[in-house]
Amino acid sequence: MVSKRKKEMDEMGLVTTKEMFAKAYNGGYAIGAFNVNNMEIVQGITEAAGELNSPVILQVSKGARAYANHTYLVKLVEAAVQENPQIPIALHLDHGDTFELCKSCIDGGFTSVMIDASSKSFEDNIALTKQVVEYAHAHGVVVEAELGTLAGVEDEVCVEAGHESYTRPEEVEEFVDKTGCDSLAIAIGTSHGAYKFKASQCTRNADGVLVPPPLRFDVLEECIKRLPGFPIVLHGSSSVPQEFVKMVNQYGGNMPDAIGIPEEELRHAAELAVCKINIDSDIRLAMTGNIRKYFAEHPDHFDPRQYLKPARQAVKDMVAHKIQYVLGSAGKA
Ligand SMILES: O=C(CO)COP(=O)(O)O
Ligand SMILES: O=C[C@H](O)COP(=O)(O)O
Ligand SMILES: [Zn+2]
Ligand SMILES: [Zn+2]
Repeated sequence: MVSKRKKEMDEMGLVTTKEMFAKAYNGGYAIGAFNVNNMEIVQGITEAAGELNSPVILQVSKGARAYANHTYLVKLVEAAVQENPQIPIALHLDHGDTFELCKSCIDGGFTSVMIDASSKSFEDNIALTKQVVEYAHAHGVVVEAELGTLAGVEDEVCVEAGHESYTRPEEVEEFVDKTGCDSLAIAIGTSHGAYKFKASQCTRNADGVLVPPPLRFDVLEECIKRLPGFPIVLHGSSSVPQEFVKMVNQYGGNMPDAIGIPEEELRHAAELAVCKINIDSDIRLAMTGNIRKYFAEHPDHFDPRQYLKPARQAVKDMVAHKIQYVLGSAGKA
């Protein structure tokens, strides 16, 4: 089993996150995990990573699979691997919610899966995670699990900002021991989407822009102490750059009080044990802002290549920025 699977992965040129994380942990940087939904997104991300010689994780959600189809996404990623042979690329399932979904991605060419059973009880989370780990490891695939819940929409469960539950550090050792998972996503105050915090949780700066509450580095440090050498993952880590929120709003959009996680905080987390940082919303925002701008400036154009070209370039620029100034993974291929 392992050898056949391993052979297929080798043929595709995809890698697991094992070695990437070990190097990132010791090197004080993190690998960007970017969500992919179509060709322009795959190209934008991997062109940036390729030019900057950075390892990268391309991740696919259940929704991405429903939108673009498993085979199309795998083949697009395969093409990206072929075009960028100099960098390690992993293909990861984001927020798998059942054993069957994880199995289907393991059987279907992914090198890494997340089983997110964080909305279940501690015991049920352990049981389901363990089941996925056993199948995944028998097929040469690694597993990310999660403890704690983020605010925002996650696993089709909507947790209102202010009602998230931070990871309990006293649970992490038992969880990792019993499940055998390869990395652990924790909740320290990051949140999914472009509206990460309620105004009532924030202060405002001189420009009237919301300033979010700081991440709980005390919780992270406590987890690190209990899991020395073990890779930690942060979800909900878009920074929602105000330049793009402004662009969206200037060209007909309406995204009031959209804010994200400050880049300095993510940079600090990457220097610690955080080895994987998940970014999706920033890519969406960069594409949408640029497409809106393009439409406003060229109302007579109707060829999708015309507006998808600057959108793809915006993805590339965004990812290049993250690699250089947030993740610290440039030149680490
Ligand atoms: O965590 C994510 C994907 O799993 C993405 O988070 P953002 O919504 O902050 O980009
Ligand atoms: O965490 C969720 C990711 O941003 C994926 O979002 P999605 O389920 O809308 O594809
Ligand atoms: Zn979750
Ligand atoms: Zn997530």
